[in-house]
Amino acid sequence: MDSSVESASGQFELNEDQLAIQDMARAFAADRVAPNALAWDRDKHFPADVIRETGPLGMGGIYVREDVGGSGLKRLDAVLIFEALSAACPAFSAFISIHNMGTWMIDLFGNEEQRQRFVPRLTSMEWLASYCLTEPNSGSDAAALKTRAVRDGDHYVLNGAKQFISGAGDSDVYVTMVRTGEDGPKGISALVVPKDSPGLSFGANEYKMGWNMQSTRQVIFDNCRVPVANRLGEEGDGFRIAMGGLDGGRLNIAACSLGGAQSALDKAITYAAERKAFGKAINQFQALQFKLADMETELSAARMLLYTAASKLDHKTHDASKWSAMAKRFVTDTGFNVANDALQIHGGYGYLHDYGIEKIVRDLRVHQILEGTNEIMRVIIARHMTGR
Ligand SMILES: CC(C)(COP(=O)(O)OP(=O)(O)OC[C@H]1O[C@@H](n2cnc3c(N)ncnc32)[C@H](O)[C@@H]1OP(=O)(O)O)[C@@H](O)C(=O)NCCC(=O)NCCSC(=O)C1=CCCCC1
Repeated sequence: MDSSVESASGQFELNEDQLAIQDMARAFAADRVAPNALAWDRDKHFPADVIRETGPLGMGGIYVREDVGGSGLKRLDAVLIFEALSAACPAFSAFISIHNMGTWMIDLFGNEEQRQRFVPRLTSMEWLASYCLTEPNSGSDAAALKTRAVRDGDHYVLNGAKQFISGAGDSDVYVTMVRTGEDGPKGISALVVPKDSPGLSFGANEYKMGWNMQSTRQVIFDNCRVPVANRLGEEGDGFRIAMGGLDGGRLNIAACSLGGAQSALDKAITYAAERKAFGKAINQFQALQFKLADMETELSAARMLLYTAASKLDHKTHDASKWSAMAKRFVTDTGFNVANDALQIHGGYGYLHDYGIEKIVRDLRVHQILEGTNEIMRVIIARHMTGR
């Protein structure tokens, strides 16, 4: 039977550099993440030390320019890394993705002074980054955000709150979308808010279904003062910057689903070969063989779509946002279904924490909701198809 290593690389003809990147991420995941992932989930422990170990390996700014410490790699390379890390823990991988989103946004949209001030300490992972768009009363309708930033000399004064922020309280910088002008997308600006900003605080850690190794809190601005020098681009550029970050973030999240689901499928293949019922291994029953065949087929199709979408973003094609949305929608739905089927194949054991399957299902469920719900992905795809 194919191993996931052979099938993942054979289908898309990865080059030697890409295979080496994949090997490096797989080795780190197996050595530093997999042995701890269940305990981090159970104890709700944020492993900042292990996260920071990925900096020297080049994972702090995977597709960030090299002059500020980035690895200067492609989106497809990043997808390979997030897929590999997710085989050990999708939530760990997702946090590295969030950090990369924030770091890339400052690298791309920041001025030279901002790039030099923030990015080297983010690519090295001395600092960690979070992304703040969603608010208590605006999620899918992101342009309705209300957190207000009012100019006061060379500072903005922020009031409002961000909701469901991954890494809140643990991260050192918060790339935050605020309203500096009119209602709607054109009144939004992007600010880099350092953790020690006066007037910044964090809510209680949310009790969640999955993603337990990273904190999820409100980020609260109470007359929070942020230098105007921390604004990315001009006033009014924030929505475009936020959406640009999400085009790549959605690919990364899809990769997290893919890696988690592949790991669940690999576990199911092993379990089905070992578990006996009615006198033979359960993988000898056609009902189970058909299920495995469908899981393999659907995951392979998901991988092809994701790698193609990443390649489109690398080449900045006019339809890259649509492909990113298609990949996010399809891969996260497929990944969840495959992981859930893998749990079913494990029977009652799949429901036990120690088998590691139920954690994958719990972690992957949220990927169908965050970074834009899969319903919003359909809106984006259809708008591209219909000219709106
Ligand atoms: C797609 C969407 C529903 C669109 O909205 P509207 O209709 O209000 O805006 P519309 O009229 O489409 O556009 C306004 C301007 O914006 C430009 N632009 C749009 N996309 C892009 C893009 N991809 N790149 C560049 N510019 C873009 C657009 O051209 C327009 O500018 P223009 O007027 O032409 O000058 C958008 O709101 C969205 O997507 N929601 C999901 C939010 C959502 O995804 N959260 C996720 C929060 S983060 C999250 O969940 C995380 C979880 C864990 C980890 C980290 C993050």
